[in-house]
Amino acid sequence: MPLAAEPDDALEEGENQQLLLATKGGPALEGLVVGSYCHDVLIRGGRVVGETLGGAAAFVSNVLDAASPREEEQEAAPFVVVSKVGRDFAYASAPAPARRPPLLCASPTTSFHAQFSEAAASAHAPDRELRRVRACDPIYPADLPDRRFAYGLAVGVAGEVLPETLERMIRLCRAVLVDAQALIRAFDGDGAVCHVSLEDTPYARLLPRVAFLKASSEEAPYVGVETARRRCCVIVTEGRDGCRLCWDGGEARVAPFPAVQVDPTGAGDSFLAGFAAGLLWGLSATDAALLGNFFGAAAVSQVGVPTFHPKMLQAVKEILEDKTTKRSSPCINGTTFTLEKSNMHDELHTALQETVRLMSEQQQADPANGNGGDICST
Ligand SMILES: Nc1ncnc2c1ncn2[C@@H]1O[C@H](COP(=O)(O)OP(=O)(O)OP(=O)(O)O)[C@@H](O)[C@H]1O
Ligand SMILES: O[C@H]1[C@H](O)[C@@H](O)[C@H](O)[C@@H](O)[C@H]1O
Repeated sequence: MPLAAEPDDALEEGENQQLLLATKGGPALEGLVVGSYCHDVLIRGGRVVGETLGGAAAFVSNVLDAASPREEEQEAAPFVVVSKVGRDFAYASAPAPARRPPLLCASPTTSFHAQFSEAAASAHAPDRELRRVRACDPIYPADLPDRRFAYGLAVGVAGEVLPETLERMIRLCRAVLVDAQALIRAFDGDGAVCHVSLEDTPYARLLPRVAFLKASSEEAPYVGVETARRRCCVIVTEGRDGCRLCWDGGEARVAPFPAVQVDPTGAGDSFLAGFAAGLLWGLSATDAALLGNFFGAAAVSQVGVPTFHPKMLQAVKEILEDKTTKRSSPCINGTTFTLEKSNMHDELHTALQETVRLMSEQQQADPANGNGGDICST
């Protein structure tokens, strides 16, 4: 694993401009994912019921690798992950960190304890209490590569994406998508995750330069959707109810896909990556949110970072190839986005739903393709 850079965010405005003007190449439509991998310990009734690789970057990489369009000759989807872990990192050989290794720090890997409630989770009530028990170093602007990217995903879990780091992402990337959890999480003396109002953070002034801000329904009140939607497109995810998009002058609700939830961890991360992949395929934002809902539903059906069946991925790819305009002009490559539903939105939903149905039939026929346990019920 490469060693982390020393903190150094003192790039002058002029230097940043030069960086933008110099076309240092990189494959077309390359993405930049910023946020650390972490350890997740899942606890129910005082008992550890799972220990898994976590961190939004792990879930996001998994979905981007599975769903973003790529040229025949590209072995992996073109994106870079900037993540930090300590020497205690337990998942260096798991697919996501092995493919895109994190920076190694002297501090320990960020770790969360997720305490699952005994009561059945409702669609919007928090289904787990999160406590950060260890925190790795923040990601500094100097940790980001010195080149331009088509898109960036700011997906911190423990405050590691500093305001100056987000600002540098905005300078480097043509479009930046942000998970609100990277901006509004705070931690009490015991490490319990709480939220602060986005308006009271240094991130608020950056919102007009962000393309999409995703928040869960629990986070939405802290984001202040009515104010934020005047600055960028806000997506509120609503668990098993799907999601809604709100922008200045419009909004849309996007239907969910059926899932048997066994572990809600990573649903929002997988949603955001599915959404980004949809934009890369050339879908409008409201249509891309269908792909977000699809991968959010797939994430809750397995414990930890999910494994996708190759047949499912092939079916999704065929649907997207059939339904999307040619990827030479994807929305994410342009300066403006189409936000509204297209006239093939319902067809796309039906086709993806059919894939869910076929996969669950196949899973019932072959329980070896099972989900590896259930964290949500006793
Ligand atoms: N039980 C479910 N059934 C179907 N789809 C789901 C379910 N839970 C989540 N999803 C999908 O995943 C998306 C994100 O879920 P959710 O709103 O729970 O995000 P989150 O709270 O940010 O998740 P997390 O913090 O656990 O990553 C939803 O918008 C929905 O599309
Ligand atoms: O692995 C998970 C995941 O990335 C979640 O999105 C985040 O809410 C948790 O903090 C993290 O432990």
